[in-house]
Amino acid sequence: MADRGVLEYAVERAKPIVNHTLQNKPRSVQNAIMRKVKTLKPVFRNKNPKYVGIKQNLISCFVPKSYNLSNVWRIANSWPKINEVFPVKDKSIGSVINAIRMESIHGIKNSRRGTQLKLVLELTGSQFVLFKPSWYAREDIINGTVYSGKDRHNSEIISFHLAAILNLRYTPIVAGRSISLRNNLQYADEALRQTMPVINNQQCAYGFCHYCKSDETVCDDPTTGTLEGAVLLTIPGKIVKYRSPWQRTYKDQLKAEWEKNDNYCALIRKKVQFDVLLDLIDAAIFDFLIQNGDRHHYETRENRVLLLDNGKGFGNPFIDHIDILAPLYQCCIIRRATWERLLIFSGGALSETLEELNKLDLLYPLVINEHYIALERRLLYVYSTVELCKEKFGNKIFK
Ligand SMILES: Nc1ncnc2c1ncn2[C@@H]1O[C@H](COP(=O)(O)OP(=O)(O)OP(=O)(O)O)[C@@H](O)[C@H]1O
Ligand SMILES: [Mn+2]
Repeated sequence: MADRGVLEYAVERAKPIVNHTLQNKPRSVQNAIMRKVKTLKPVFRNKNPKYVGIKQNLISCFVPKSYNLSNVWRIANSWPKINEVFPVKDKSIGSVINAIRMESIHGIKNSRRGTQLKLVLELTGSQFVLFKPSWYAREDIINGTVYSGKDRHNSEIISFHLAAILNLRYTPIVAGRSISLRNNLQYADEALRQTMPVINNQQCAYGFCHYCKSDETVCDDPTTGTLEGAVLLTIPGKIVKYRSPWQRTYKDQLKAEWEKNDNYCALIRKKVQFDVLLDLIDAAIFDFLIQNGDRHHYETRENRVLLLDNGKGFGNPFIDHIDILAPLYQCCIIRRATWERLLIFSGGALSETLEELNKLDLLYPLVINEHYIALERRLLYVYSTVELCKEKFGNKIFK
């Protein structure tokens, strides 16, 4: 993101915590959402027995399984249809997860895409995956703006699980994996190797990218000899990138149109295909739950939105930036299917199911417990927002 430049990190250091970026009128919408939580009916606070079957099914699909190298990549690459990356019910998901975490590395280069350090790994069978390395410890709290900090590899893994629970199957397939930079140095291409110093006897890397700096490295851990990261299976097909209508200005003093205009959604409804708008509202709910405030662009496959780049979630479990929900409260529409799915995971079922999927990952625990608590709190805000819309516009908000 060239237009963001170095500002992102400069702002992060200078500013105290802020959780409201909207002024006056929009702020009152946020206050109403927070007040509404107190009067939500028991259906939003109790468990819905329907979640149990869905949870069991997800676990049986996601549990890592044996696979056949002669067809595992072909299976995974045959799944994507329109923007759906993986199927609803398929036990082979666990085989693919196992393959991306087990198959040996035959080549490593620096990805040229995006602005943060990412490695492209070539696995046995010529399958390419992206590796987003770990920069933070689990208990680290990211302070600053909603888009502060570097990517969180655990956020990419949890996002994949959460998207499956919400039946928004538009994220890449992701698994945690630890790799040894030292043992794989021989597979790194020349350009990457130029950015792989040995520091305190550990093999490190800083790569080349917009935010890559030679004094900000990731390294093999001295005790385990490996570096943690998230492995993302590459989604095949043509992916097109668009500026998000709810993009932030990344400048503290400058508000975007969506932050000033109460009728902003009416403008966007004229510009964006309706299915895509509903996708963006699903994405806003997803981003609010994980607290990703950095979806500056959205990307599509066959004209429908993908949930790519989920590394900026789970930064701070003590803050809820309500304005991530702006697409929902400004448009006051939501897919009926999304709403029904959210209702199935009330009363603690969401974090319970999520944690059970997280447990299947090699890097479990993926987050500290406070993040699960935060997820439940934010789910209540989503319910409140939709309830307020329903009070105002009735059942026509469901699409
Ligand atoms: N799993 C994937 N399959 C296919 N393409 C991908 C995948 N993950 C990322 N990409 C592509 O690579 C680009 C960069 O990835 P990503 O957005 O995660 O990086 P980033 O460094 O956070 O970028 P930015 O600074 O723009 O936010 C994406 O815009 C997308 O086009
Ligand atoms: Mn990003």
